[in-house]
Amino acid sequence: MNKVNVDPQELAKFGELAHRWWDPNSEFKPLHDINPLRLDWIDKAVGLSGKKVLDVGCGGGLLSEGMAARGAQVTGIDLSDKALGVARLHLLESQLQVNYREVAVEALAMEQPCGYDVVTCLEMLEHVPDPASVVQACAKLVKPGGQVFFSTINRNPKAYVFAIIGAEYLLKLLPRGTHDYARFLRPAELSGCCRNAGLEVAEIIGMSYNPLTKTYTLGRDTSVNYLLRTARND
Ligand SMILES: C[S@@+](CC[C@H](N)C(=O)[O-])C[C@H]1O[C@@H](n2cnc3c(N)ncnc32)[C@H](O)[C@@H]1O
Repeated sequence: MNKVNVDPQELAKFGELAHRWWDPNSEFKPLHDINPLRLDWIDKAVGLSGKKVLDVGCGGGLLSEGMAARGAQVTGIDLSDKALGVARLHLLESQLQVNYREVAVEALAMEQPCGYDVVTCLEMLEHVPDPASVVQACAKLVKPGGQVFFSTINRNPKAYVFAIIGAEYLLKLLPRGTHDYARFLRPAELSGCCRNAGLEVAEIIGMSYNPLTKTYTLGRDTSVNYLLRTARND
């Protein structure tokens, strides 16, 4: 790869808000709300305790800390220095251990091939110019047989209405401009990227928001938000 696979405007967006990352009533409320669900799902699949885990696009560290609290040895990487600053500061409060690094996933894949039992890359692919390159790097970083988890947003009219009009304009769950529809990925497209990278898709699960109960659930509906569980098949 000749240039870093990053959109500086995306990093700036997250950097500006980073100081509110751990406020459960801030712009990051949706991430706080979905964190227990995704943590349980990942833990059930891999048994996090004792595992060496890489969290790609870790931001302020919600998932990284959650996995560390369950006994994983976690490295979190991101390219937003502000988000990483907040993540490091929060460790003082939580007393957990996470190794945070500002490094591109593609560069880390050259440095530590097959370095991790588990790789997570959640709510990040829709913010990068070349998601396939991130998937390739994640596949290189996991050990043969190890599992890689992705989550992102589907691309179809319903996803546009729910994830952009609904979440950003009507319910105001997220700041306007958080998401760019063109960067949403259909499950078939992401599955194709995974297969090209040597990752076998083991499970695709949907995540839905109920505006009446204001709760998220995991289930069969992958039409808006969804998660993918894959395993390196060599
Ligand atoms: C919506 S946040 C998700 C944070 C975390 N993964 C979670 O789900 O709680 C997206 C994160 O991706 C990061 N990001 C965007 N482009 C990136 C890139 N090219 N490399 C690494 N991180 C990136 C942002 O800085 C931000 O922290």
